[in-house]
Amino acid sequence: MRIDVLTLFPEIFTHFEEWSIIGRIIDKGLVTIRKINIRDFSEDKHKRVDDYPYGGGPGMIMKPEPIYSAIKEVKSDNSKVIYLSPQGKVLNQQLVNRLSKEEHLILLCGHYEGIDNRIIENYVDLEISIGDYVLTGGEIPAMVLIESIIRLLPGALGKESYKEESHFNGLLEYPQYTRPRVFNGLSVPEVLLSGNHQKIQEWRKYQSLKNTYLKRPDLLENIQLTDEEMKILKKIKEEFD
Ligand SMILES: O=C(N[C@H]1CCCN(c2cc(-c3ccncc3)n[nH]2)C1)c1cc2ccccc2[nH]1
Repeated sequence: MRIDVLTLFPEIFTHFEEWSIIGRIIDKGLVTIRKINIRDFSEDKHKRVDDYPYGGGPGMIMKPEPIYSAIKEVKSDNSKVIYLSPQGKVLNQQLVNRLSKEEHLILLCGHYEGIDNRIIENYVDLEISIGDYVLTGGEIPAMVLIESIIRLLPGALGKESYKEESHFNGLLEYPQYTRPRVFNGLSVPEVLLSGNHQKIQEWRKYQSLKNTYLKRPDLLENIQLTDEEMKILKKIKEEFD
């Protein structure tokens, strides 16, 4: 997979690319990430990339030409142009899974009060939001998107680890514990010390369904539960309603 990040602040991505799992996935050659400085595509002698909004209003808007030139420079037939925006489709694991199958992603990071709408309407394939809040720019959302996608690439993680992670199967994760066995008088659930893998698996499934039902019932609307899971959920509803 190739990812090109169009940004006015490429330096913000330097440590990100070296950080932990991201660096390892890049070192494995599973993804290449390029930072493209939109300012390099300004043909203005002062390298301007923003201007005042037509119709007045606060702040500045990113000019269309430098963005268009940057997209044209990197775009090919199999590219998907994604604009990180508060107005975008809210990211979830299903969308991440879909995007992880793309060959080339071009992530456009806006700044100031936004970008000229002619770019969004004519050259952006998908607007994505990471949540309903306005940030200073699209760079941090771009990092969230990159990490969520590249960890799904074949060979990125240990064999099965991600399949156990919350949201992978649509449910929230079960509670996790580690040593010591008693901490501040608080013990680890006995079943986890039993060595009975069947019982541990059943306990974890119950806890995942309970966590999801109590903390994020909305997620249950989009999941196809097995008959066994439906039975467990019925018990949970009886216990907590
Ligand atoms: O939306 C604004 N700025 C955005 C422009 C696009 C890049 N920025 C951004 C992206 C995001 C974002 C992206 C993805 N998911 C969540 C938030 N938040 N903020 C900053 C904005 C700032 C602003 C200030 C005064 C009046 C109107 C205004 N609009």
